[in-house]
Amino acid sequence: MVDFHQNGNIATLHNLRTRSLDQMTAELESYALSRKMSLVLPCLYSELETDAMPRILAELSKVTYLHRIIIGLDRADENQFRHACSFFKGLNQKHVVIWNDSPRMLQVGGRLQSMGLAPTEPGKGKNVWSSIGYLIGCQDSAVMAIHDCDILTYSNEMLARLIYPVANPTFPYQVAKGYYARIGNNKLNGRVTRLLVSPLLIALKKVVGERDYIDYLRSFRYPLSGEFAMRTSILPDMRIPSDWGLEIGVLSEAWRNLAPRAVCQVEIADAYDHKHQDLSPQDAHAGLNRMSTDICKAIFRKLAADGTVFTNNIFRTLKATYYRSALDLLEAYHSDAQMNGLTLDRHAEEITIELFSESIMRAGQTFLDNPHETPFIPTWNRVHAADQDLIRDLHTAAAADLEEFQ
Ligand SMILES: O=C(O)[C@H](O)COP(=O)(O)O
Repeated sequence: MVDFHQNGNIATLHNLRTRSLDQMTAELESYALSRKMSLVLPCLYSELETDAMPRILAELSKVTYLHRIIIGLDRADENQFRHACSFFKGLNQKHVVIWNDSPRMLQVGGRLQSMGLAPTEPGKGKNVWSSIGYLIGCQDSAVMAIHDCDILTYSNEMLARLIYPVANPTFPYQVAKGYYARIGNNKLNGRVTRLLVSPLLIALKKVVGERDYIDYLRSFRYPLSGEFAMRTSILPDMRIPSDWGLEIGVLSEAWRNLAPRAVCQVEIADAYDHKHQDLSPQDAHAGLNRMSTDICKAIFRKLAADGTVFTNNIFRTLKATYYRSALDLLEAYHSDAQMNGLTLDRHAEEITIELFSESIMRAGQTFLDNPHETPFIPTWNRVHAADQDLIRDLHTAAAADLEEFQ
């Protein structure tokens, strides 16, 4: 989508279609001589069996500027770990598959638990956190990128564009967040981003007033994208949530720890499609039902930590304001879809909005009932202060698993 609009809060780096991937790759190769770049892939074993993963592997194999790829493998048994190791042998780069459920890794997790520093729930946040710990232990990369493993429309241009803003040593950015339009099967996707996050931020502004944090989050064109790149110097002090609040959590940490001019968003693809989760209206602990609640909690907690007072009445008003804002945006999405020859099921979207308004109330209630709940995983600096051998032992465990089962 060609435009060159800047919102004034964070820099937006567009794809103006004026530069080839080859040129950008050549430049990245020259940066890679002095600053090593690593890629973290949080991966479920089941994702290896999808159409997305072979394509991602084939595209990554063409990448010449990556120093290392760290694959955090979740929900795999021993045989599946062996299979994953042979699957990733197709990569041309140095890489490691970390079997997060191995007895050795569980032992490392048990040590964290005994110190009260273990992630409280399994999931992508924990996977990313462990991979970051591994990367910190490598002590050799200046830049890190991360992306999901369910991207059906993956091309290595996505990675080049994602990593470029933090790899270029003349740029001031420490964090780059990817953005794109989520379109697939002739449909406008991205239900949580479009129908929850965008109208919720509009509603929050109306209900709790001007907040720099709300303006900051509103600046991102796709705040829930799983694609970001960072300079590794910021990793040891980063606190990330273990639940679905991961993406918002990373943006919030960048807001807390960095100056606005150190954060940018970058257009990485024309269109993006991925695995779609169910709405799960009957189960608040699954699918988009759970995801939307976790995201609301992450935003409420951050605002509270920034001095915003929340009460039952505020959440009730927020729900009503959100509902109106979401319906207004739905009108815009519908026109946009129709004009572009895409379909949009208005009835399904209105049901989704109703469900998300319940998620806002549920998240609000949880926040009021447990104001001290801290679902954040401790920073690696904190872990290191408590146990100076842990990162080394994490490496030893991962290497021993590879040695034994690869
Ligand atoms: O980004 C989002 O909004 C959520 O991941 C849901 O995406 P989907 O509607 O494309 O499945």
